[in-house]
Amino acid sequence: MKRLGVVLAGGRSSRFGSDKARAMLEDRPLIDHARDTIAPFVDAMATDIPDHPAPGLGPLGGLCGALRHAKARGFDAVVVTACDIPQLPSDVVPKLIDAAPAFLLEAPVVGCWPVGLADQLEAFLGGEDRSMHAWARACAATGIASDPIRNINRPSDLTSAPKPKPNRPAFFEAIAAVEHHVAALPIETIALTDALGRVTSAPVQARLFHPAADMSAMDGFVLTAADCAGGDLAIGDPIFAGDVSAPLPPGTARPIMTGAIIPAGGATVLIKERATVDGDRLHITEPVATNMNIRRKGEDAAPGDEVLGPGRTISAPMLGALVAYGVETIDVRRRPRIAIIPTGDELGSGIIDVNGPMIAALFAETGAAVTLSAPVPDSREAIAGAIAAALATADFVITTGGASAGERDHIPDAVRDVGAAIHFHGVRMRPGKPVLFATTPGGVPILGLPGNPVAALVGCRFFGMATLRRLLGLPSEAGRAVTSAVLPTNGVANVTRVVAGDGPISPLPGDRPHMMRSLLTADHWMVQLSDTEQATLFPLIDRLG
Ligand SMILES: Nc1nc2c(c(=O)[nH]1)N[C@H]1C(S)=C(S)[C@@H](COP(=O)(O)OP(=O)(O)OC[C@H]3O[C@@H](n4cnc5c(N)ncnc54)[C@H](O)[C@@H]3O)O[C@H]1N2
Ligand code: MOO
Repeated sequence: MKRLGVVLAGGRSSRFGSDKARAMLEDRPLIDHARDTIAPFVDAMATDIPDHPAPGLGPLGGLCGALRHAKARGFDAVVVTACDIPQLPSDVVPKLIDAAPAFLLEAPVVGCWPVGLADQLEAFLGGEDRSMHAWARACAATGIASDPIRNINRPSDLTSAPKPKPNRPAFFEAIAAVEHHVAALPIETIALTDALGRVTSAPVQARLFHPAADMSAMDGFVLTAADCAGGDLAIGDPIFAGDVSAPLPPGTARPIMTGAIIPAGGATVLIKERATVDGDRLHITEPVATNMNIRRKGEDAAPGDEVLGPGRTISAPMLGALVAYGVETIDVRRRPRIAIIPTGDELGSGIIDVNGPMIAALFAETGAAVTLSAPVPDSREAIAGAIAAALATADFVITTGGASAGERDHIPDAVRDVGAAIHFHGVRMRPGKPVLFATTPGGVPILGLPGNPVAALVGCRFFGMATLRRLLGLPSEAGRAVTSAVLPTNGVANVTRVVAGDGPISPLPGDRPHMMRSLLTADHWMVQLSDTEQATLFPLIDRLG
């Protein structure tokens, strides 16, 4: 279900007296607040869509324009709000999406509408009653109840409006949002011998029989079925691996080496240690079972067998097996190109850039192609410029620093400046709270990591790796349920560094987001929600396996 988010900015602002969409609330235009209320739930955002079929038809003209615009671009539904609604309770958009076609009873302009309604709405707009409620009745839309919704009608509402509270997802919701917004990279065909660490994009089939023929599994003598019962056999010429030999006549046994092809007529291999040899004769004193010590052709793999699924990272053992099965080329996801941009005036003037090399190393271990820029100063233009330059080639752009609430924290503005939609800014977790996630109109993910090194690491370990998994077409990571020895009550997801062991697990000492020492001993992260001892354990490094 592909959804387009639309902020209606039309209307005559009659009570407002100026361009309402551009009016400032908390240092940001109203339209930006409105956009942030729906961006987390849609695949792309659009503004400035002309009303249809004509201007001046009220919000339904805007909705009709939005539906046609979305339909023409392959979306399934639109999520609509208005520029004078700077805040929505966090649960209403998911409710509207679930019930679509649906609208908010408290603010009928807010709704979710399937694009299939475009023609019906256009026809409806030819009638007398163009109210949202009449339209909702006509198309049997569901009215969703909510707490009162505040809208900004006059300039004085701007100052009396309570400060918009950010809509921060919970930890696992944020991972789900990342997974929803990132698509897999294109596929390329490469030589199997170059494929170490690459991720399959399609099932892989064996090309050859393995073993290629019936072969001896031991050094010994090959006998015919007739001679298995017993007898005194002539010893023929030995058969070595790679030899192609004539059929074996009854009354003759031939020495055969491990891996040599069983001649036609050969029924069993008697191992050398059990053989009674007397000069050029082999004495079979007691019956020998047939089918002993023979590797059968194709018993491991046959041409066409699906031996490996999509979304598998090629390890050395896998590469070996596929070589054995005659696979020469393989379809994999393109190697992700990841650009890392540390930001902060202080970097290079007294503060060492820890985050840049650390995040670069984290991705280098996954086999991604990583570019680490020199630190960028705390300037909105410089950061937007660096992100835009990175977007020219990167599949994934990561910034560090400048993500929280300080005067020099420009990441959210810089991300908007490059045209990206912010899906979340802030997650109900500690550390890593100010993390930001956005995608460009072309679908390139941008992850804004906080500056504190452990917050940056946690943000990258979870949201960066969730992004990488999606780029590579890998399944989501599943943690392991454990019991924590502590009970946090701070209302957020606590992500602590731990050493995994039997019994309840305790966070290591020195758990503050600037303290690195415990990273030298920790082997896992423990993710624990408040007020419960239940927790989920994840390895310190996601090896994508
Ligand atoms: N009033 C508020 N203050 C802060 C909040 C908040 O919500 N309201 N959030 C806090 C949290 S949580 C974190 S985490 C930090 C993150 O802030 P920023 O992302 O804006 O990061 P900076 O302010 O640029 O830097 C924070 C800290 O990290 C050091 N840093 C930055 N980059 C690097 C680097 N590449 N290598 C090493 N160290 C780095 C920087 O010097 C600062 O010490 O904000 C809290 N404040
Ligand atoms: O993410 Mo911040 O580290 O919570 O201090």
